[in-house]
Amino acid sequence: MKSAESEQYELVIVSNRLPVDHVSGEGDDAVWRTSPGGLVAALEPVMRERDGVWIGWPGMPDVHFEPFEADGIDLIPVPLSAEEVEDYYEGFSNDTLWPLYHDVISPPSYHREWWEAYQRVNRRFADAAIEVAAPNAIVWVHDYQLQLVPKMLRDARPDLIIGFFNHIPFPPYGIYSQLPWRRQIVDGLLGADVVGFQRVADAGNFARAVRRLHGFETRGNIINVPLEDGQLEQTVRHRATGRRGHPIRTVLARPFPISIDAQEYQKLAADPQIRARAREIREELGNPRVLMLGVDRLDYTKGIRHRMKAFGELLEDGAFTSEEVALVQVASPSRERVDAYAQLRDEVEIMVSRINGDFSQLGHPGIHYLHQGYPREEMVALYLAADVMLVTALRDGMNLVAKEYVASRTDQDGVLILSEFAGASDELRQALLVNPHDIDGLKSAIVHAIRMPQRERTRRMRALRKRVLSHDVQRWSATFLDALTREDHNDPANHLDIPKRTVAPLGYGD
Ligand SMILES: O=P(O)(O)OC[C@H]1O[C@H](O[C@H]2O[C@H](CO)[C@@H](O)[C@H](O)[C@H]2O)[C@H](O)[C@@H](O)[C@@H]1O
Ligand SMILES: O=c1ccn([C@@H]2O[C@H](COP(=O)(O)OP(=O)(O)O)[C@@H](O)[C@H]2O)c(=O)[nH]1
Repeated sequence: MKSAESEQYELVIVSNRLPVDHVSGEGDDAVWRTSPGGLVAALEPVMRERDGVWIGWPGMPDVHFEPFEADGIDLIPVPLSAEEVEDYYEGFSNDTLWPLYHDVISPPSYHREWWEAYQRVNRRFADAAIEVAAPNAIVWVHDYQLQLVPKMLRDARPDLIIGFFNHIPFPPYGIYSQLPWRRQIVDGLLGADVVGFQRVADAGNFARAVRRLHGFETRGNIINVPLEDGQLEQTVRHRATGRRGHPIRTVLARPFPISIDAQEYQKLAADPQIRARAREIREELGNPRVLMLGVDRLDYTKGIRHRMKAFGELLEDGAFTSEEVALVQVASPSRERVDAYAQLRDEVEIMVSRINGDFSQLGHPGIHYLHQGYPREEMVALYLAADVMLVTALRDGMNLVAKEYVASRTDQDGVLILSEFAGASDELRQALLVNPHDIDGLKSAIVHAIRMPQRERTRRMRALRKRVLSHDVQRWSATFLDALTREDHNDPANHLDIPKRTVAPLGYGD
């Protein structure tokens, strides 16, 4: 248990961002509210049960906040200077690692000063965790911004149980090997006892990177990391003897596909006010025969241009008019100071103007483009209003929007068009799966969705809902923590809970 003097915790969550929004006030008068993301919903009960704390950046540069509590969760803010936001967050995290890990859709930039900042900030997060973790505590580190933290923790505190979950893809070695600091990152991750990924292919890509860079033995999901002199006595968990008779520790690297708080989405979908808002949305749009919806951060990984191209060509072909079919595209502002994002915004907005200029009818623009972020209630109203949900990511770790759409459709209706390059496609097999690079294929899927008979829609949606409702984010966190605290990595309980037919897009898992 936490003791007041020592402020030590049994469970420490570490992520780049704290799960809170700053509501008002400054310094000690600052007021915070937890952001209603799935991760908070999943971890909140576990944190209460195990006496937990969350460490992360409060989202503003150059401000120092003391540890505080929001909605019953203990939070420890890690400060970042304006320069560190530029070099560690916008630079190395979002202009080096993000494009590299998403199939180099946009060219990654490699700058040594960004790498310096990444190391320095990772050290700050690790130190914050080391300070508050009780002996033998669990530390669960999240995402690509903090890949060096597991090794920093292990070196300083071999007593800790260390987990890491990567929310974004892990690229094939042919791409990963571009990274000038590829060894250091792999070594950072190997500091964990369990390294979790979204997809089977991501875990495979990581194991291959370890083999290519270090030549370590791997067996299925298990990586044998040789123990060096001096590490032997300190290593208390997962010690074994390798095939060549040398002492090793094992690291479990396997998929744990993340999910959503499905019950919460069902509840919101049943709310009479939200249902009324859904009807109102359709009316405001002029009651189109078909309403199609896209919801994404304005990110080049999301394939927003590809879906607009397909939609524009269908208008041009006369497949339907802008009065019959409306597309609402929510593109919430994201990472706006990174050049590739600013450029994408220009490209998308030029495209929207061209398509609307060419094909709008008075009172019926083809594309309703919203460069805004919306609260969860409005998202659910949009999901309920939409006949067709378009998720056309060129690469995406999971894509929670796809799962939220399914969980919200308590009426068993609506068609999900889903890119095979999004992690969600491993589980949501009854969606209309598409390759977003194939514009003709995407157009056919849109026409198929629009014409799909009610019975087929219900059959597909029922199967999708079964998967999302039974595999929610609470189950995800429980599965991860079970694997992390299990004595033996060879335990058959470390089985994979992903449909067997899963096939990663060609070229990804090689
Ligand atoms: O913190 P930001 O830079 O504003 O970015 C927002 C988050 O984007 C990424 O989300 C990923 O995680 C989702 C949940 O696992 C997954 O569904 C999605 O496919 C990923 O792209 C990022 O990983 C987070 O760290 C960011 O906070
Ligand atoms: O205006 C918006 C746009 C998006 N979202 C939420 O942002 C998350 C996006 O997660 P996803 O995994 O789809 O993509 P990411 O942005 O994490 O890459 C989902 O929970 C959306 O409901 C939101 O609340 N308001």
